Amino acid sequence: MYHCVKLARQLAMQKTEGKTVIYTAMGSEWRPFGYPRRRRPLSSVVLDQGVGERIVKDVREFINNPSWYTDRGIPYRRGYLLYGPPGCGKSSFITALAGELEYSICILNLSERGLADDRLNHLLNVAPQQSIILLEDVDAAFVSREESPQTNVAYEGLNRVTFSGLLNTIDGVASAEARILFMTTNHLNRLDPALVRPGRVDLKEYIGHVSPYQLRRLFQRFYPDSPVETAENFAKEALALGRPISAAQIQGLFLMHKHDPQALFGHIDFLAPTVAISSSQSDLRSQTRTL
Ligand SMILES: Nc1ncnc2c1ncn2[C@@H]1O[C@H](COP(=O)(O)OP(=O)(O)OP(=O)(O)O)[C@@H](O)[C@H]1O
Repeated sequence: MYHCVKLARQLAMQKTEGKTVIYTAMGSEWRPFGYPRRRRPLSSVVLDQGVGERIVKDVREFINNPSWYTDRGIPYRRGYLLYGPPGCGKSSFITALAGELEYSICILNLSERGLADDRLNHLLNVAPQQSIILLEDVDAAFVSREESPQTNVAYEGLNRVTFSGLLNTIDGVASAEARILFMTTNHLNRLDPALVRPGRVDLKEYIGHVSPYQLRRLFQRFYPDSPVETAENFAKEALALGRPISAAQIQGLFLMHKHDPQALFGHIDFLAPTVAISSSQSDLRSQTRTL
């Protein structure tokens, strides 16, 4: 009997070795979503200089120092918020981070119908060991109470997660092992300050449109045999468009010219306009900091 269990465990481990298991919520439990995916290397998600490194350093420090928390009676959890425009790498980075840490990832959408406070609370407390919990697009479920009192009331119905329910759940998440909670949003300014205060969100980072640094790195990663000057030229031409560009758009352009980097120079204007960065969004950059 013991051998059967051991064998089953070994087989299960072989199946997920080098892979990231993604869980989604089914009723009151977490179920693997699809087959485990091959780990995405962290280096394949190119964020602006220092951003990825800052997050990885913070998470590792957290995971490696449980006694710092227990000695001080502080719940052993850490909250992260990645904010910024769509297609710039928030979800990709978190998935790659999970792979890097050999963690799985539990994804929950708070706007999901039928997700009420008690279920949310239960799910966050029974998340598999060694997993990152990811609450995506938190702004879609909640907006600042000051900004829109009506919307908040609309969510206070049955079978909905209430704002206070979410806060209580985050505060109540307790675990002997590291509990890592990531939230993402496209609109930081729509979030209630109570949600993003330290203890709930300990580190927030802006993941924005591509910088010259990212343009060069993305080009070099995609076309490793091209000379450095070609990457420089690409960055210059893309920036000369004078539009905010997401990494997803860059990826799209590269995919159209997989084997011929020279050819893409004639099609850089494919990087169609995205929503212009509003002044409030650019203000957000300066808010990027450890709380
Ligand atoms: N910084 C990046 N480096 C490499 N690839 C990226 C980056 N950002 C986005 N991509 C690519 O673009 C696609 C969309 O990225 P992703 O879903 O991570 O964006 P997001 O910021 O989470 O968007 P949303 O806010 O819409 O959820 C993915 O295929 C991903 O590989």
